[in-house]
Amino acid sequence: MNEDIVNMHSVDFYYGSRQALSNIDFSIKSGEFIGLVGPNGGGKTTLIKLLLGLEKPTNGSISLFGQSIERFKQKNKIGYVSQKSNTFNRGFPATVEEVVAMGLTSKKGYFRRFTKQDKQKIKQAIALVGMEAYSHDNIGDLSGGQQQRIFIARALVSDPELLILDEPTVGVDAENVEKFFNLLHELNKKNITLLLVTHDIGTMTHHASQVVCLNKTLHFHGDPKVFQEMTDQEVSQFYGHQLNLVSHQH
Ligand SMILES: Nc1ncnc2c1ncn2[C@@H]1O[C@H](COP(=O)(O)OP(=O)(O)OP(=O)(O)O)[C@@H](O)[C@H]1O
Repeated sequence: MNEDIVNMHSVDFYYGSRQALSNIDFSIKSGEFIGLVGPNGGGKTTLIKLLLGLEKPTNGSISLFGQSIERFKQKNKIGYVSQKSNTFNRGFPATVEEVVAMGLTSKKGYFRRFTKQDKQKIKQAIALVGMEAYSHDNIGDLSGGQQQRIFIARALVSDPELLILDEPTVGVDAENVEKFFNLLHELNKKNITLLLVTHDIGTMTHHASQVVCLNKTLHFHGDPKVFQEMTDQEVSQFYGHQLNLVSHQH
């Protein structure tokens, strides 16, 4: 049995008087590929903020890699690709290599010189997402889907064991969504544990090893096939509104 790398126990979270998460018991095992779904405002981003240590639970406890989150210092073990990272300003004056290098500088400080090993890591991360041919291009000149790959490379450059992605396929066309999921699949095979927030339920259930459905509380955590076989009506109960899973493909 693989070890738990994330463990949330009885977690509640409030923004002021508004409760965003209620009594969450949730764990992620090493090697899993978790698809996190739920309606708008269901608490997905909040859950991620808690895992990244950007917010503290109002009640309950969180441990990462077997350590309580308060004592957890190995930040490089967790990579994060945010929702907004694929809307990069076209005029931003940085090459692909420079953007990926930021994944190291943000952990180690901007004024540090890159070692030969760092440069090697940057190259490897770019190769891992299949973007070697664009290393010296300006990030702003790439398509949305290509930029997405570069932001994943930036998150991968510090060798995370857990990669968290918050709705990375928003605004990416169907063909590139499929390529993107194939890339995630490859990363997962290389033993990177994935937590993917997505509204693209149809595509996600074909790739993830577990589905988690969150609408303030956890409504489902299990096999994607079981989730897929649930009727629209059953799933709509968690979502709080009608959802047609079969036609939910962009
Ligand atoms: N900074 C904040 N201050 C107050 N309330 C907030 C804040 N951020 C989120 N909320 C509220 O917390 C709840 C959960 O929001 P959250 O962003 O976690 O949902 P989400 O599942 O990520 O939604 P979406 O799918 O729309 O991105 C919502 O009711 C939201 O309005």
